[in-house]
Amino acid sequence: MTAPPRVLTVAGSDSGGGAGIQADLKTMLALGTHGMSVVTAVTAQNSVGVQGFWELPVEAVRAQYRSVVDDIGVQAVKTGMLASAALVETVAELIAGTDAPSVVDPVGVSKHGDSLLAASALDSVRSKLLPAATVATPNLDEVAQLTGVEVTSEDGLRRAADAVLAYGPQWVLIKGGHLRGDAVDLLTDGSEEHVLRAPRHDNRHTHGTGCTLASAIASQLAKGQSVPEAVMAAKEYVTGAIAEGFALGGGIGPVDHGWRFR
Ligand SMILES: Nc1ncnc2c1ncn2[C@@H]1O[C@H](COP(=O)(O)OP(=O)(O)OP(=O)(O)O)[C@@H](O)[C@H]1O
Ligand SMILES: Cc1ncc(COP(=O)(O)O)c(N)n1
Repeated sequence: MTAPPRVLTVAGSDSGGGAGIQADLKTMLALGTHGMSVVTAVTAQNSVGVQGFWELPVEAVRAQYRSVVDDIGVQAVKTGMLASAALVETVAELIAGTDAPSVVDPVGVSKHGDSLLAASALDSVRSKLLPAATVATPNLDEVAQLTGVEVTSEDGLRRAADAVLAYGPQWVLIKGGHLRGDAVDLLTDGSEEHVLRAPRHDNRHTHGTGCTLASAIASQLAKGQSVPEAVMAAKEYVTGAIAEGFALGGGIGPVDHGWRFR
C-alpha cells in the first residue's frame, strides 16, 4: 500500500473533541491524509467553555516535533493553540527549519471567550510565527488583536489582509465568519486575490471551525495542491461540516468532521 500524504498538527488538545488536535486529526482522516500531532497544551474543555489548560514544557514540544519530522517526515504542518511566548518562539523556529508548507492559525481566544494565548505572546506571534507561515488564517478578532485593524464589514477584509501580510506570511486568509450575511473570506499574497463566499448556515454548533479549516488547507497542500486550490477545497469541506454541526452537551456543539461519510 502507498502511504497517504503526511500532515502534522502542532496544537492544543480539546477534551471535548470539537476543536484543537482532535478536530485536526479528524479533518485529516476525512480528507485522506495521515494525521500526526505535537501536543502543546492540554485543555479541560466542553461545549460550555474551557475549564482549564496546562502547557507542555518546551522540551516536550520540541521532542515530539523532532520524533515525527526526523523519521516519518511531513508534507505540511498546521499550528493552532500555542499558549505562551516560549512555545510560539519554539514552534516558529521548528517550522521555519522544516521543508514543508505551513498553515498558521494564530489561535487567541476560544469560541466561548476563554483565552488560549498569553498576552505576552502576541509580539512573538507577530515577529516570529507569522513570518514563518506559508498561509496565516486569522479570524477578525485575531486580526484586531495582532494589528489593531478593526473590521466590521466585508469592505474591510482587504485592509485586514494588508496589515497581516506586513508581518511576512506568504499568504493570508482573513476569515470573515464573524460578520453578518454570507460567510466571506479573503485570500491574498499581496498580488493575487481570491474571495471565498459560502452561504451562512444558521447553526450555532460551530465549535472548531477555524481548526478544521486550517487542517483542511494543510491536508490539501500535502496532496500537492497550490495555496488557492487548497483553500478553496478546504472552504467547501468546512462549509459542509458547519451545515451538519450537531448539539452535544449544554452549549456549542462541534462541526461534523465526518459529513462526507454520512
Ligand atoms: N455560520 C457559518 N456558516 C457558514 N460558514 C461559516 C459560518 N461561520 C463561520 N464560517 C466559515 O468558517 C470558517 C472559519 O471561520 P471563523 O471566522 O468561524 O473562524 P474562527 O473564529 O477562527 O473559528 P473558531 O471559532 O473555531 O476559532 C470560515 O471559512 C468562515 O467563513
Ligand atoms: C485546544 C483548542 N484549540 C483551538 C480552539 C479554538 O476553537 P473554537 O474557537 O471553536 O473554540 C479551542 N477551543 N481549543
